[in-house]
Amino acid sequence: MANTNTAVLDYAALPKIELHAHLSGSISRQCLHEVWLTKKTAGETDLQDPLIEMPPDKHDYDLKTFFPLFSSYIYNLVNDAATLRYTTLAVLRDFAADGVVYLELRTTPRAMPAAGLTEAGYVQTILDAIAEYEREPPRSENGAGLRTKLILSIDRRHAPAQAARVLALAKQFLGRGVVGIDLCGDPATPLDPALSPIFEEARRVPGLGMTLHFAEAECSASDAELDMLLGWRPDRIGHVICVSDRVRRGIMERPGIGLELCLSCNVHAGMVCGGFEGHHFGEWWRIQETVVTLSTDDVGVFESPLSNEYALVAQHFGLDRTQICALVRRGVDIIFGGEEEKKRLRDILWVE
Ligand SMILES: CNc1ncnc2c1ncn2[C@@H]1O[C@H](COP(=O)(O)O)[C@@H](O)[C@H]1O
Repeated sequence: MANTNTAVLDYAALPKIELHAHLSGSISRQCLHEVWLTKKTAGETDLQDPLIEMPPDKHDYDLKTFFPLFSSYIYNLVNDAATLRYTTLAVLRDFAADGVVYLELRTTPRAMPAAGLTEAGYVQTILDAIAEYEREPPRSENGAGLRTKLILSIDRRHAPAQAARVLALAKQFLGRGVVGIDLCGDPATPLDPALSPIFEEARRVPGLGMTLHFAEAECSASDAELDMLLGWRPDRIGHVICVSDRVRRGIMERPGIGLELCLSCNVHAGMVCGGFEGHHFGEWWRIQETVVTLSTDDVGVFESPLSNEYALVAQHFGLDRTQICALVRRGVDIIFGGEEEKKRLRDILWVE
């Protein structure tokens, strides 16, 4: 489809909101390399250089090779409070430099016993880094400051007790920077129905948003699983790839539900067929009942910043400048950051 209007849109300058970004997956290779160099020089790591482990132009991680990147590599490098602070600050600067003005970063609370950091200490360290960042002068090209909130992730592989601890942390830090809870993790890991009462309880916590990784792969898209997830009444769902007509109708029967769509991640990881043109963004973005927002998922791994995700939908689905601006603005309706933040964003975001 020809598009005449997109050449005039500077996607990096366009103020944007990012609602689906995993902290550990958003750390750039360069930042990981700096961390590695410091640790290597201090004799604190035997790991391979990140630039060798994750070669700069390699983006074709599939679901089998992607998840081990975290448990076998990145988590062994980001393994103390100082590194967590350093990498979080770098992630925030990268999003701001790409014109993101509101970010909901998500992360799985992780104790680092060797470094004396508890799960609560992990969350506090990130919140402190966010507060530190927000004291710095705005860095985005569009001059607007980046505001960041935190979502805590429950991993599909968590035992119920660990998942319950994540919910307890979300309650503890709610109103202090944490705004929501997420279900993430390798879709090949069967979902334990014992996690259900935890999400049902989370749903009853006033002010706590809920977003769920949803139908990422055939193996995590049985009717039983998707019915269970929708039964938790999520505010938003992520990826939304392998959905039957019945589930699609079930989603549309929830007016205002948010769909966090991650084009580059899905295409590079081979989670969808037909390349960018075939991405289900094309099916959903005009549907009025639901709210689509574009997300990077793991920009450190797939190296497509949010500005590029907008350029991609303009290129492959023919959105013009006004439609791109409307797409960004619509996302404001589904943020977890509260009414005051929504007002700030409606003032900042472009209308056309
Ligand atoms: C295909 N996309 C995805 N699908 C499902 N879960 C994903 C993901 N990308 C990242 N994660 C989840 O986020 C963790 C890393 O960030 P944090 O340590 O939490 O900040 C991964 O271990 C995985 O559980």
